[in-house]
Amino acid sequence: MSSIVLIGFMGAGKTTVGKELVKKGFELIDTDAYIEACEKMSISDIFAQKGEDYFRQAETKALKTLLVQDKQFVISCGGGMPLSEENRKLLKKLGMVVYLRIQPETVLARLKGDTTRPLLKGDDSGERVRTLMKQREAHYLSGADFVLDVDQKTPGELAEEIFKEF
Ligand SMILES: Nc1ncnc2c1ncn2[C@@H]1O[C@H](COP(=O)(O)OP(=O)(O)OP(=O)(O)O)[C@@H](O)[C@H]1O
Ligand SMILES: O=C(O)C1=C[C@@H](O)[C@@H](O)[C@H](O)C1
Ligand SMILES: [Mg+2]
Repeated sequence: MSSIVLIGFMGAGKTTVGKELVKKGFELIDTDAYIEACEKMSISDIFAQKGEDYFRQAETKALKTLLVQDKQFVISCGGGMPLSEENRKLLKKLGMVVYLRIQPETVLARLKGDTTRPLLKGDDSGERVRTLMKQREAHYLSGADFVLDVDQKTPGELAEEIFKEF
């Protein structure tokens, strides 16, 4: 059964837009929240205590678990989910993949003071956002069925556009 899958950089609004789609009757799976519940640990603690590789394996495991359930969800992915080819294939199998594209300046404005994203911790977050985004853009594009630019739109407007495409 086909789901809506939201991918994109940290702060693009995958979780927020996912919550808007719940109002249209979808069951929301946020992969970060799902992994935190499975591991009984925050994302920051998983990165600090078990490492990023462990977290990436947990992401792949989460997608495989969702796939065998054969249910319709809106799946809000962690920002790094589409980086591996295996995950990109699993995401496409799960349903319609939407890349929520955001500009670096918008990420920085939205996540200023937010300490829950371990990859953006510390100084130079502006440079880190720009570098990571450049490294990731091709993966987001190749993983997606369509792209929505999020910078000038409300979560409700984005949810409406996604729902129309589905
Ligand atoms: N379209 C929007 N307009 C304005 N603010 C937004 C919009 N979408 C999300 N936000 C805000 O940006 C912040 C980050 O949003 P959110 O947590 O949904 O991002 P995310 O893509 O799930 O990030 P991550 O990959 O880290 O999980 C939140 O404070 C949210 O309220
Ligand atoms: O972009 C990323 O690699 C991440 C994004 C978040 O959603 C979390 O999945 C975690 O902080 C890593
Ligand atoms: Mg999120």
